Amino acid sequence: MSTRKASLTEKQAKNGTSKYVLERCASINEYYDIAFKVMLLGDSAVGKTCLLVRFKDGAFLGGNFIATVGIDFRIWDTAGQERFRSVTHAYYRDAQALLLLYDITSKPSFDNIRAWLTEIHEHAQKDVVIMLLGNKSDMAAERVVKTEDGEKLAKEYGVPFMETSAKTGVNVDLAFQAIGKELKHRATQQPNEPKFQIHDYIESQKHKTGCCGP
Ligand SMILES: Nc1nc2c(ncn2[C@@H]2O[C@H](COP(=O)(O)OP(=O)(O)OP(=O)(O)O)[C@@H](O)[C@H]2O)c(=O)[nH]1
Repeated sequence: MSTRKASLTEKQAKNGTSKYVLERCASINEYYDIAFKVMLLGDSAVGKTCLLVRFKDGAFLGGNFIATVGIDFRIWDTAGQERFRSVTHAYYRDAQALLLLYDITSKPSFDNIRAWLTEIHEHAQKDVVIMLLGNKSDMAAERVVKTEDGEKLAKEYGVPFMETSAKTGVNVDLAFQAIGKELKHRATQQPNEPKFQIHDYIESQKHKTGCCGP
């Protein structure tokens, strides 16, 4: 089952909706015991589509991660523009995980994170896994949002955080892997098994790979 490839089967990028649906070639039920719906959210132009494409062209197509954990992801890339917000809400309800992005070179995109989190709490499942990502970490010269500010906000809301670059690939796989492991543990955890600590996992992997520079 590890030889199957994912393909981007729907693209409406340039008509303003920028929605990709990452879809498996065959019915997931034929191959997987568990399937999760993961969504990318955040203001327009923060890099949601690029992050998904980076992941899909890297670890995802390589197949290792998916094959190892035996989980299929369906990842929904949403439109960041306000006018599509009501459409986006409709998809929150059954998402198991949300990757919420801002752009480290855009203060407004960071300031809007609180509004996004309010919306998420209104529309998403109560136990949805949320991760905050400060994208475009390669653009050091244009940075206007400090790493500490991202960390502080994430801590306030109790969600994991990391800075990513869809351009260089920094932390992209780690973000998806951490989400995948958390979801898998939730779905398969035995009563006496310790809870998966996503924050600890991220910190340990960052240090192991030395992955967190721009
Ligand atoms: N330098 C750099 N540029 C990036 C990165 N990620 C995205 N970009 C650029 O940012 C712009 C917007 O990226 P998209 O991925 O289309 O943004 P989006 O969040 O999907 O935007 P909407 O579809 O409007 O919601 C593009 O010009 C990308 O090339 C990154 O990590 N580093």
